Amino acid sequence: MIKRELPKDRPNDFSKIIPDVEKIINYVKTKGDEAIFELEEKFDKVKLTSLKLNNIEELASQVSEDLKKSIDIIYSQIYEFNNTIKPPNMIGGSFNGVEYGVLWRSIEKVGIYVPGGDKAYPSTLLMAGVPAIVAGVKEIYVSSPPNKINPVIAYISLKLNVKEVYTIGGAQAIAAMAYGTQTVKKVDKIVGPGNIYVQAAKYLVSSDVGIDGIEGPTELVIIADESANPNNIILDLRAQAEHGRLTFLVLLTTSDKLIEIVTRELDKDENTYFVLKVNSIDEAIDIANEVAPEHLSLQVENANEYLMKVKNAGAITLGSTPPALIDYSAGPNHILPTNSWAKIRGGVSVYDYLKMIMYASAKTPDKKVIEASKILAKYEGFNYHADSIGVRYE
Ligand SMILES: NC(=O)c1ccc[n+]([C@@H]2O[C@H](COP(=O)([O-])OP(=O)(O)OC[C@H]3O[C@@H](n4cnc5c(N)ncnc54)[C@H](O)[C@@H]3O)[C@@H](O)[C@H]2O)c1
Ligand SMILES: N[C@H](CO)Cc1c[nH]c[nH+]1
Ligand SMILES: [Zn+2]
Repeated sequence: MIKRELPKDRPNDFSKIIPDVEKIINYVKTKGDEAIFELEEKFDKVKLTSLKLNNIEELASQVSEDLKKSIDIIYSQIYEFNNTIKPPNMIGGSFNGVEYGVLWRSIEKVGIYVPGGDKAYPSTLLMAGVPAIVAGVKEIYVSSPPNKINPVIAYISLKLNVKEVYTIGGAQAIAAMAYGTQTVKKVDKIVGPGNIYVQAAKYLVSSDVGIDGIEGPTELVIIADESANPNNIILDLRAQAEHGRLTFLVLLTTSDKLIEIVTRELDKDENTYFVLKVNSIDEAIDIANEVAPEHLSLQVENANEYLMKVKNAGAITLGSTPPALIDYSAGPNHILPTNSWAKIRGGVSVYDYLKMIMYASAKTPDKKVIEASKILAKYEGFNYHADSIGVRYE
């Protein structure tokens, strides 16, 4: 179906289900494994006997050579990208006689959620796991709905040296990794995309555990001019529509002809596509900056020029580059912020698994730095702060 105006609320908005998800989280928090067995039966329709995947090696051995080769290629591509952007420690900077620097240290225990309601997402395990390896994370745990755990997820888990794989989906998986249960390890940070229940759960547990932001049902905004290929645009929109009915799919274009072709083709689809005419590409960029979409595709002439005008987007593909290439093998991540979170953060990367520790050493700092500290500390009423500084540099 085609709509010609942007909606007030996005299809992937999860605010309405927060109370339901809160109940799931509290149940897991109080009853642990027992709650999870029950919730898995309710939501995934499986009677589990174990919450752990115990036959990883056997499952992994079923993966074809073709798939193994593809996984290896994609693994290297993501590894190289993250290794290139990995920040170095900075030791021994100084200003006004104060030495300082930063150390980047990896997070110790990470829980990766791999979605798997309608379809399995082994590619997401690569997207979340490889940057963790680049960062040096020692303990990686994985959770994914039981019905969609497959040999490729097992194979990638072995490649990532994952400690444990849990056969748990939805909000109950997030609660389990956030608080720990008899079976599930409590982690320091949860990373990974998922449906509205998964993201609402991440949002709710974020006061107790680190999260990587909100990465809910897929969003794609395409900006296109007369030079764009209508068939490519139809394919790109339908590609992201494959993620389900809650995807948010938008075309902003200056071309009436493009609107006509795309509308004729996509109006019959079950998903909703928002197709808007704009007066200029600059106007489209302004709208995209306000929407802050997960995927932004610039199918315009001089895409590089417009790239510089983008302020808010999870990831951008330029010209005829398909957004689906980022989903698989470009190197940049497909775990990307939705629901406007691209206004404050980007896609998952090595940075999500690192924390910056700053240090300072001041043997002979400039007098003015000491005086400034004492004056401000006293103004704040922190006299011992002022004294503890002053006494050392008299
Ligand atoms: N933004 C991103 O970076 C990104 C990346 C990949 C995928 N995605 C999105 O991830 C999503 C995957 O969704 P999915 O559903 O296939 O898998 P999922 O694993 O996210 O969700 C499945 C789980 O949802 C739970 N659930 C289902 N109905 C429920 C209900 N009524 N109440 C409580 N819990 C319920 C079940 O426990 C089930 O295990 C898609 O929307 C896709 O667009 C986003
Ligand atoms: N488009 C999704 C992110 O919104 C990622 C994905 C995984 N597999 C295929 N696509
Ligand atoms: Zn996709």
